[in-house]
Amino acid sequence: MCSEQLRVLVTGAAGQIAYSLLFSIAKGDVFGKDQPIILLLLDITAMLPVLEGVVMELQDCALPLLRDIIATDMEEVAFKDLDAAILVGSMPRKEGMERKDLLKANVAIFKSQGSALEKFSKKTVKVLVVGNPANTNCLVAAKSAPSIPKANFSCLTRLDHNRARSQVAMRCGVPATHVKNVIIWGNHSSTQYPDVHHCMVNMSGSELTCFDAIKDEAWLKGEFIATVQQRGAAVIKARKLSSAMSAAKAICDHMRDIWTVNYHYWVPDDLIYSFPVQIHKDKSWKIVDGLGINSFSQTKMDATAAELMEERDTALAFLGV
Ligand SMILES: NC(=O)C1=CN([C@@H]2O[C@H](COP(=O)(O)OP(=O)(O)OC[C@H]3O[C@@H](n4cnc5c(N)ncnc54)[C@H](O)[C@@H]3O)[C@@H](O)[C@H]2O)C=CC1
Ligand SMILES: O=C([O-])CC(=O)C(=O)O
Repeated sequence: MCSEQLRVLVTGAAGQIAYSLLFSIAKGDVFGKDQPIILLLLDITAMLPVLEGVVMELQDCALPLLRDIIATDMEEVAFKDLDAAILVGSMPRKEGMERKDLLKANVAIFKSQGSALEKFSKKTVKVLVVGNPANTNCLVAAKSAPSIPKANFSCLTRLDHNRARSQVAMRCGVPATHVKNVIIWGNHSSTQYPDVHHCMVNMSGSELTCFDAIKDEAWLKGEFIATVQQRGAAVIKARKLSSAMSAAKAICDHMRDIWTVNYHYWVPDDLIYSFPVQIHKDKSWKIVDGLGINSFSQTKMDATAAELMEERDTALAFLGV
């Protein structure tokens, strides 16, 4: 049994993603089956009565690793001495909106919470930004916490990764675990580029390139990309609510991989852009470089970077910096 308890914050803890997420974290799916944790749960004041119900349910799960639950509407309480921060709390989009339409409503939250990380959390805290637009909110949080290394900040594009992997797997008739090295470049938005040029598929024991396994280049370069780019919108259209169960699963995959040193996302100088990376045993990480990029990929990678630069400039203008 690990002796030190980890202090783990989830914001937006009374919301729908948190409702799917908290049980997985509390039962050890993310930080390890022998790692005791203290959950810190932040939401706005008006949601405290709902949050109290979530706390009661967590207590009623009688989980051995969950040593304490601190539910609050105060940043100075929620961000104190954190080891990990999962920043979900913010407004979700509705049908017909792009995620960047949420900038005005959400970006101030991440400035305030970045400052709270700076003031109250451990300098080693690992921060995962989920609230949309996730890349730009993450950039704002990182800028607001200058004494915490930028490499400790990442945003959630793992859901896009999981979606892409699953689309390929379904097309090939294999489990998702038989599909590897799918890459999501850029923004968690409809300009993101799901790239299968380095993807391998295990078909009946043989490793094939994704293009050889699927044998339909037009699908891979057209419908596949559009499906992954538009998947969040398709779920909203169907459910009238944005993805929550799959978002929670992706958060667990992302944070667990950071914790167990398998995978990470790169933070370039002044953008939060999704890249493939390798993580080393000492928790340092390195971009996977030397990948061949053809002109099809380059055009798509440039388009999503251009959108991120525009979002960054809009966000900073909203914040008056
Ligand atoms: N990056 C990704 O892959 C994904 C991101 N999202 C985003 O995650 C966010 C949350 O989604 P849901 O849980 O479905 O929304 P929700 O509306 O069900 O829950 C959000 C919660 O955040 C709380 N909140 C608002 N402002 C807050 C603040 N300043 N501090 C703490 N809590 C605050 C709300 O009171 C609410 O309880 C949205 O921005 C959504 O677009 C959703 C799915 C995937
Ligand atoms: O689409 C949305 O607004 C929610 C989200 O980020 C996703 O499902 O990928």
